[in-house]
Amino acid sequence: MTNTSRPVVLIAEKLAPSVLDALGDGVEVRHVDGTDRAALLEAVQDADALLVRSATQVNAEVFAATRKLKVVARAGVGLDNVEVPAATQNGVMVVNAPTSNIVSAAEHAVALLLAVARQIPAAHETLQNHEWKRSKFNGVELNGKTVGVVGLGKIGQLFAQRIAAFGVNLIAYDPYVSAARAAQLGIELVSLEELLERSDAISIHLPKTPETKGLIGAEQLAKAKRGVIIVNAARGGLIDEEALAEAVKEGQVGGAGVDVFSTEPTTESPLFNVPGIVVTPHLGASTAEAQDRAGTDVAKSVALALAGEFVPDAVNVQGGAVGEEVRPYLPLVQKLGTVLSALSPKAPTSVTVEVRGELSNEDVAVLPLAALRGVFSKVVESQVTFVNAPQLAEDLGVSVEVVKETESPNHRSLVTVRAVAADGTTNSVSGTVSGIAQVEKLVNINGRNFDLRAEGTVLLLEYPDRPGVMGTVGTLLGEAGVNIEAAQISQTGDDAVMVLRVDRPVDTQVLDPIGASVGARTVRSVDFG
Ligand SMILES: NC(=O)c1ccc[n+]([C@@H]2O[C@H](COP(=O)([O-])OP(=O)(O)OC[C@H]3O[C@@H](n4cnc5c(N)ncnc54)[C@H](O)[C@@H]3O)[C@@H](O)[C@H]2O)c1
Ligand SMILES: O=C(O)[C@H](O)COP(=O)(O)O
Repeated sequence: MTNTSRPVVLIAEKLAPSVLDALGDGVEVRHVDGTDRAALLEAVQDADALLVRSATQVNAEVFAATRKLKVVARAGVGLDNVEVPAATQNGVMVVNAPTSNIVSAAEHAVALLLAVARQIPAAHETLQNHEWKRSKFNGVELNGKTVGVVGLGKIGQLFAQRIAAFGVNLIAYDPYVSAARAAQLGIELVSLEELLERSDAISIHLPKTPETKGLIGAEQLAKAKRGVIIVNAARGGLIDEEALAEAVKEGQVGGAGVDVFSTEPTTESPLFNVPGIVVTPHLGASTAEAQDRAGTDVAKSVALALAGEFVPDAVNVQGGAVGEEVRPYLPLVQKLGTVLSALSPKAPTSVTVEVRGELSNEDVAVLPLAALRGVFSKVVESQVTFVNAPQLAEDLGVSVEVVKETESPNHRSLVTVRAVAADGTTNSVSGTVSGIAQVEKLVNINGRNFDLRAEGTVLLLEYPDRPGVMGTVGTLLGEAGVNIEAAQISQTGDDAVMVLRVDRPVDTQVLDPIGASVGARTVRSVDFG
């Protein structure tokens, strides 16, 4: 029997079996062929998470078909098949596994280069045909040659380190890498033009972006050193396929190793059946190790995303990496925002997150996102996530800032979230994470001190102070079957604020008469879930 209460994880491509173990029993796993558009659009409707590789196009049409999708996980590196801005607009987190297959991809590029240089596939084929043709296959040595790397990122660097062992000179083109970093790696940074002119072999390791698409065309190939070997194990479309095939046929390019194609899957390409061109069907990441890593990495990210937690590999969440010290404050700060949304349910004009004490030494850029998730919880109907919180703030005209103070007289670290409403009213709520057990506490609401665990349901009553109010409230709650777990009162002059933590959510039909019976000016209920 299907347990419908478990989140649905939709797997749209073949992933390593390890992904199922890593996902565990807490989710319901469903499968669909991501290249079958109609089936994907139907299946994604009920999905909480969607897992893909490079063959499933996850675009605005897919997001429009979803009802509760929280995360798209790409079990690999390249994200050119996922429309990240559309995901962000829909509050859907996008994660990838950025290091899972980089070694495999680099090794595949090396393999392609050697296969082309020594014509291994063609020589293999002759023997399969029972022909002994030694004189037909005269290769080239790599030793002493210049190898150009286009895109000196993670895979480009791994490729460079590996090919260096063949005694080559390394040059690279990557306008986003500093010459100092390249020098550390023993690589000379040059312009694309110079790389083309000097290289005996070129390996491409770029992401596919509007800037890199078609970077190498007929013009660039014509400028290259005659007889150059070109390897592309990055993405189809970075090199013009017609132009490359022509250049190999003419001898301008000595040979090419190609793993990726502008259209995939494909059984037709100008690059097929051209002597000197070695092709593989997008196998760069197809190793047991890379697939295991990709599967387990994304499964971990999916579990975090489904739990509403911060995901380190998310690509569309502002705030960067979240340190160990900051992590426990994420749920607390969201709760502070939730209290503010109970105090003033309309969107504020500004939100300030003030961080005091030890925490102020950390990178806390992610905390405003957590605060906004709480602040907007009653303002918008759609889910508010780490992903779409900044966009919602912009759409609603809410300015957001972080203030840091090293001084914190009463707590090791203290976070205050302050919201200013359109009419100028300001509400503020402070909290801390206390002790080894990391208990989340509310310690101040609008200048009044409390010390209350931030969990379950909390009721806030503002009323004219007089004897007996606590008794009346307790009795009426008791009659409604609600148990008080903790209670605190803050008095100033004739005014008092009572904060109660109770054992269950209390609806307005119960709460409003209680407020009326004690003459409360405001009665609020905050559910921390
Ligand atoms: N064949 C496969 O199976 C396989 C496997 C993994 C990754 N890939 C592809 O390899 C790509 C690179 O992966 P990575 O992990 O090295 O990424 P990365 O982000 O670490 O590196 C990409 C590098 O390209 C550079 N770059 C970006 N735009 C550029 C431009 N216009 N000109 C020159 N350099 C530019 C960046 O500065 C960066 O250094 C992925 O995007 C993916 O498409 C293919
Ligand atoms: O970008 C990647 O990770 C590689 O191209 C691998 O893609 P794949 O998961 O479809 O093999």
